[in-house]
Amino acid sequence: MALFLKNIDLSEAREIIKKECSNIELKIEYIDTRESLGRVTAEPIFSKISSPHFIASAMDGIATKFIYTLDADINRPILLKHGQYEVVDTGDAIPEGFDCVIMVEDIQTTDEGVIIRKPAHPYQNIRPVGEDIPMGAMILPSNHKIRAIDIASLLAGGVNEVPVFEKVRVGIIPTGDELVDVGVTPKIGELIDFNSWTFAALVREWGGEPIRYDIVKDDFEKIKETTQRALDECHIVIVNAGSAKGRGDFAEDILSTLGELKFHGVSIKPGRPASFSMAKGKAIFGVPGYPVSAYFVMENIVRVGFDTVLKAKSEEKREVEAILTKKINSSLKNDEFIRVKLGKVKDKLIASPIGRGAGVTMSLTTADGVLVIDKNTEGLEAGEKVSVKLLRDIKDIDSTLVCIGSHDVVLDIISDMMNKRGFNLNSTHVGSMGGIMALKRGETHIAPVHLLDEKGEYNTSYLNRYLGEFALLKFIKRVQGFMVKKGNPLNIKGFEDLSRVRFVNRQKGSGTRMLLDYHLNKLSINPKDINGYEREEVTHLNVAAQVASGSADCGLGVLSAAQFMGLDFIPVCFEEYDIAISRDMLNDERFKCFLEVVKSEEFKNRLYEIGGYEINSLDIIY
Ligand SMILES: Nc1nc2c(c(=O)[nH]1)N[C@H]1C(S)=C(S)[C@@H](COP(=O)(O)OP(=O)(O)OC[C@H]3O[C@@H](n4cnc5c(N)ncnc54)[C@H](O)[C@@H]3O)O[C@H]1N2
Ligand code: MOO
Repeated sequence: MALFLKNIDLSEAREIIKKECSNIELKIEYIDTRESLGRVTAEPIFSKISSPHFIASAMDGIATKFIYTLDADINRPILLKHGQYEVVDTGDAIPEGFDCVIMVEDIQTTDEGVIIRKPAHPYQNIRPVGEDIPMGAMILPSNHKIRAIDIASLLAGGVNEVPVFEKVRVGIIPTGDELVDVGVTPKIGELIDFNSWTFAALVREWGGEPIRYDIVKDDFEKIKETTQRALDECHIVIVNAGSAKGRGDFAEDILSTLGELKFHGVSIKPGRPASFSMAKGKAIFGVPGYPVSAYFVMENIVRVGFDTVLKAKSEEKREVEAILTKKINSSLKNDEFIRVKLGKVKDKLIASPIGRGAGVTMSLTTADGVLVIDKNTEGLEAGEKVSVKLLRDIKDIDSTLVCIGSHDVVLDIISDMMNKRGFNLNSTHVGSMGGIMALKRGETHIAPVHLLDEKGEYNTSYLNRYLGEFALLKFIKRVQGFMVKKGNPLNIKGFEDLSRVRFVNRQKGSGTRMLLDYHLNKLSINPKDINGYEREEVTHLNVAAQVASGSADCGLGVLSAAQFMGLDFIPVCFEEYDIAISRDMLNDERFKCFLEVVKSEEFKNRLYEIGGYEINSLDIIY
């Protein structure tokens, strides 16, 4: 087993990579200019012809000699006879002997010729040779990444072939006994290799050529063999997974056997076990297996090597300033990458941190940006200004309705339907009380809530107590019930039965938890008597997943989640799931779009298809 990890700073790791990778040479190739987008020039490129390469008219009109026009005046029009001028259009070559162009708007055509009322200047409305690009001028310098507009200048300058560096070839080796290929149904303990395809997509985004090798088992000799082949075929090789210290973790051994290990361990989180070595004049990176760790290592470490080899910078993500909604603790050991959702609330960009798990790929898919907590900082306070690297277009964020509160699958339907209308719904699931508090702090536009009070009434008493001023959309009624294994083998019928099974609960502050507590209280059942009362999941689907996997016998939740996971469902009651709204949003385009969606026939039909829902009055109460 490899000796573990002496962490170095990210900045030090980058410097080492830059120094080592600067010696990796790329061949020069000549390619068709029309196909050169994103490629990097290997030499300065000079024009072969002038553009335009003849004297051309800049306007539609007539070409003439300026001396014929000298005496023209508004009160003393002059007639230019046939032969003293010629009709030209924009871009036409100026006929021999003429030296100016008068626009068609400034002439009057008669049978004898044209009448003009103003003298012309020499070379007026004429484009001289090389006005755009003179022959021999430098169009692009070396190490320039060719953009769309550059292709115009190159072709106009007669450059039909450009010398560019060959694409940086990046070999990607997925390793692990548990991995199976895309398309194979994974058995228990198996996992689809998706990292390698994400790496390939990233390499393409950077402008490189990915070469993905077949999955290699956790076998030192086999990984070594594939890595050697990749070193012959590529400039950079990535050995994915096996970077920590488990059985079958060979990354460090491979990197040090085949080459000279430069580091193993960088003080970043996630991504700590990243490693780097040089072998046969090529770079090998050991990238951790956890998908989120892998992504950050690719973006912050491997990319530095890629850019150095390419001698050009791949596009940096834009940074924006935002206000942090929640306190985040962080250890002093590592720079920590925090995924956040962003939203524009009352002209302020608000950043809400989301899941920190290194295995939660969806946290990157749903994140709008990433902020970094420096290793010298213990954490960040709520309300602090932070700099966020965008993972999405800022325009998308401006058109996003921010929704924080209780989770329901109908939010996904609304999100999909709003997307089709050019808006987005960004929902974070923190339970009903969490939503109300976010609304109070001005961090969300809307908050879905379903809170039952002691009198058996929904929502309004809580909003009165915590918000004072609010608007509430009476949204839907949904059936809540027990989610149990198919056939209800433990015969669960009511709350009384919970004390004899393994239960899985929702988090404190969630409406479903309050519903449970309301009924337990009514029936004088002590929560302590329920095995699993303390076991918390944050969405209906997560609860259903626990029952489906067999790790719990029963959970309380909505019908749709039970159906989705193939579970049986024992209805308990209908509850009122409403939308609390910040009052200043009532006339906002984003909220109007939300209303349009929920009032549509399509939405009704989609709810009906899932089952277990009724649409409430859709009135907004104050
Ligand atoms: N005892 C310790 N265990 C771990 C430590 C530690 O310090 N001590 N470090 C943890 C950290 S931090 C990370 S990060 C991971 C690194 O894991 P490995 O690089 O060794 O990778 P594996 O253990 O093989 O896999 C981790 C995880 O990722 C999944 N995986 C792997 N390859 C792929 C792929 N191509 N596509 C999708 N998913 C993949 C794999 O199945 C595992 O679930 O180690 C911690 N452990
Ligand atoms: O470093 Mo690991 O990458 O924290 O999850």
